[in-house]
Amino acid sequence: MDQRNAVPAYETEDDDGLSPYRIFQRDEWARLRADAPMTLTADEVVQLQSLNDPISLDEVAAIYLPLSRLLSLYVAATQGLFKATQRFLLAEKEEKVPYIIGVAGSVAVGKSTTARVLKALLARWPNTPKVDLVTTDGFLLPNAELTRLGLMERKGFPESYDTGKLLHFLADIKAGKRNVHAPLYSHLVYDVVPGEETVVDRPDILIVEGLNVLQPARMPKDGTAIPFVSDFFDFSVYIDADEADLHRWYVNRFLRLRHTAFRDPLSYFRRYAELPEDEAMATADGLWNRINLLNLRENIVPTRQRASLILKKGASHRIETVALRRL
Ligand SMILES: Nc1ncnc2c1ncn2[C@@H]1O[C@H](COP(=O)(O)OP(=O)(O)O)[C@@H](O)[C@H]1O
Ligand SMILES: CC(C)(COP(=O)(O)O)[C@@H](O)C(=O)NCCC(=O)O
Repeated sequence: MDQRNAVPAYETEDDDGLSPYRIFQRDEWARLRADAPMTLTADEVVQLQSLNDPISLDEVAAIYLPLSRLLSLYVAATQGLFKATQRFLLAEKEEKVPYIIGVAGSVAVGKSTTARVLKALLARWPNTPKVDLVTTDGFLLPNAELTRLGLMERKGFPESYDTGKLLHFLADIKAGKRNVHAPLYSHLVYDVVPGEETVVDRPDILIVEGLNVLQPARMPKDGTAIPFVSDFFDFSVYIDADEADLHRWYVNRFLRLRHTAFRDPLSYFRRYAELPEDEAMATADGLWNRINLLNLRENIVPTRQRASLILKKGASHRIETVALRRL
C-alpha cells in the first residue's frame, strides 16, 4: 500500500471489537430512520443538490433522515449536559450555545449538497431551530496573498487558510456572541470577495463545511496551545469516496462548468469555456493531480478517522456504508 494512504481502515469491523466505529450497510442504517417524518419534497431536494452531485429523495430517506434523528438525540443530550454545567456553576440565566457540526471530505465529493440537505432537515425539526451554514473557503487567503507566498498551487491545503481568523470566528460563535461575521469566497472569480460577508447570529445549530475542518493545529515552537478547528465541533461528518470516483466527478464537473459558470465574463476559468473537450479534460486532470489529489492524500484522508460519522459513497454518489463512532 502507498505509504501516503496508510490510514487504518475503518470499513471493516475488527474481530477483536477494537474498531472505534460501528459499521452499517445502507439498508441497516436506513432502518434507523424509525419514525422520523420526511419533511422535504423531491423538488426541494433537486434545489439543494450541487452541479454533478445527484441526490434523490430515496437517499434523503435512507441516509439523511436517520442522521437527522441521531443528531436530534445528540443535540438534546448536549443541551442537557450544558444545563448541568450551568446548574453546577449556579448560573442565574441560561445562555444557549450553538451546536456545531463539521462537514469534511475531498474537493468534488459533494460536501455542499450534504451540508445543505442537513441544514434543511434540521431546520424542520418540530422545535424549528435556527440553522446556519458557513463554508471555510471564505477563510482562504486572497489570491494576491497566495501568489505573494507562492501558494497558488496549494489552494485548499492547510497553509492556504487564515486559520487564526477561522478559530476566532468559531470561538466567538461558541461564546454566544451576536452577529459574528464570516468572509465569503466566490468560486466564479476564484477568490475571496473583498468586503462581502455573511453574518451568523446565535443559531441553535451551525454547520461548518470545508476540506480541512478536521485538520490538527500546527504546533507552535513556543509551546503555546492552539486549538484545533474541530475542538469547536460537537459532531463531525466525513464524506468518503474512492480516488478514482473523485477524479471522475471532478473532471465531469469541470466539463459541465464549461457550458455554464465558465461562460460568465467574471469567471476565472473563462478561457476554458472555449477549449476543445480533450484540452479541457487535460486541464481538469492537471488541477486534480497537481492540487486536489495531493491535498486529499497528504491532508484530508489522514483526518478521516477523527470524524464522528463517515459516509462512504459508491461510484454513483449513493452512500453505501455508514460508520458511526462509538464515542
Ligand atoms: N470553478 C467553479 N465555478 C463555479 N462553481 C464551482 C467551481 N468549482 C466548484 N464549484 C462549486 O462549488 C461548490 C463546492 O465545491 P467543492 O469545494 O469541490 O466541494 P464539494 O463538491 O465537496 O461540495 C460546489 O457546489 C461546486 O459545484
Ligand atoms: C475553494 C476550495 C479550496 C474549497 O474550499 P473549502 O470550502 O473546502 O474550504 C476548492 O474548491 C478549490 O478551489 N481548490 C483549488 C483547486 C481547484 O481549482 O480545483
